[in-house]
Amino acid sequence: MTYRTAVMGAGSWGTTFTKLLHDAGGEVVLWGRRPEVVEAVNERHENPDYLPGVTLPAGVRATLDPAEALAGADFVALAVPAQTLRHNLGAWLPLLPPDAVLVSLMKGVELGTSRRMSEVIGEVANVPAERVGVFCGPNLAREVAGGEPGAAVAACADEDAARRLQSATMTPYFRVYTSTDVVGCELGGAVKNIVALCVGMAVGLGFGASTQALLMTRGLAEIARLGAALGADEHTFAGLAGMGDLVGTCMSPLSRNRTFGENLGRGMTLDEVISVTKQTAEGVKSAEAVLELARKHNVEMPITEAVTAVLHHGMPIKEAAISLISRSPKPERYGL
Ligand SMILES: NC(=O)C1=CN([C@@H]2O[C@H](COP(=O)(O)OP(=O)(O)OC[C@H]3O[C@@H](n4cnc5c(N)ncnc54)[C@H](O)[C@@H]3O)[C@@H](O)[C@H]2O)C=CC1
Ligand SMILES: O=C(CO)COP(=O)(O)O
Repeated sequence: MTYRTAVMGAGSWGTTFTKLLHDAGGEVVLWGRRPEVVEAVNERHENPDYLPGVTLPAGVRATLDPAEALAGADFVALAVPAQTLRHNLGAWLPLLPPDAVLVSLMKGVELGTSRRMSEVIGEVANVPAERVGVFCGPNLAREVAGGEPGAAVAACADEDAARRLQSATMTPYFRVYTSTDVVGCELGGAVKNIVALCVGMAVGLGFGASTQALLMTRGLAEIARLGAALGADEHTFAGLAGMGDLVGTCMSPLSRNRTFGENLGRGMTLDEVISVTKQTAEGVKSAEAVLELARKHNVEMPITEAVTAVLHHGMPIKEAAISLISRSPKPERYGL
């Protein structure tokens, strides 16, 4: 069976996901909002702004027209920044095919509402959970676009829809697992960005593998704690969408979130870091939204709290580090 997918958003991940779908043998159209990006994809088979040096297959097609991208799509893959999704999807509503599964590729939580991306999609498009999917895992765009061996999770409350998404995205170099734990997959993807900001700060301060491992491990514990409170399956956090994505992102210099934190740790001001960050580092805005969610559910998230204090309340990084390491002594626990 050949599926048709509209990929909405021609940044680094939308473009890479388009290539993946094409390599998996599907029909795919990429929507981009900037004419020069669409033209470069169609004419030069490249997206120089987001994936310089990666040659896209000649069959990959981009358009500026959302109606052209969305017509007849089985899947609509949403790859815009988490904070603009509500607005973007609202504009595309009249064009959405009635039976399409709407798939979030995004790893963020909405500021102001603390809604996960699947919740925003369900609410804006007024579709049931069975028509909302999530695709996530340790997937650094440049590596996936380069055809390096990789894997991800296709999650949907409707197992059959997850299987269809799996079959639309499996290639000889990329393996996809299914899950019905949408909440767990989304939280793994969104909250690891906040941990990666923190690991980046530690790297920028000159701290080594021991400190980074501490942050990743306790970061995973706080992700699992929030997940448990929100009804996720704790096992999800041991998988690709949890530990996999956390480790991949926190260890990679390609990660925008880790790099953002690293620049801060090296002593750049927040404004300076923002001005050199050309792509979306979702954790920066999502940190506040995740903290809000944690407070609402009475969940302690000390790393998220420290990152939020540094990014949004002017706390010096060294002070945040001291606040984390000097927390009250306790037994080591994982989950709730
Ligand atoms: N880059 C990666 O390795 C991965 C990224 N993701 C997630 O994918 C989502 C998209 O990220 P990337 O493609 O990496 O970001 P990016 O920064 O490379 O591209 C962002 C895209 O969104 C567009 N955009 C920006 N503001 C917009 C607006 N107001 N309306 C519509 N479009 C707008 C940009 O033109 C660009 O095409 C994020 O949630 C990210 O966490 C997930 C897995 C891997
Ligand atoms: O989600 C990602 C890898 O799985 C990409 O991480 P960054 O957004 O930090 O680059």
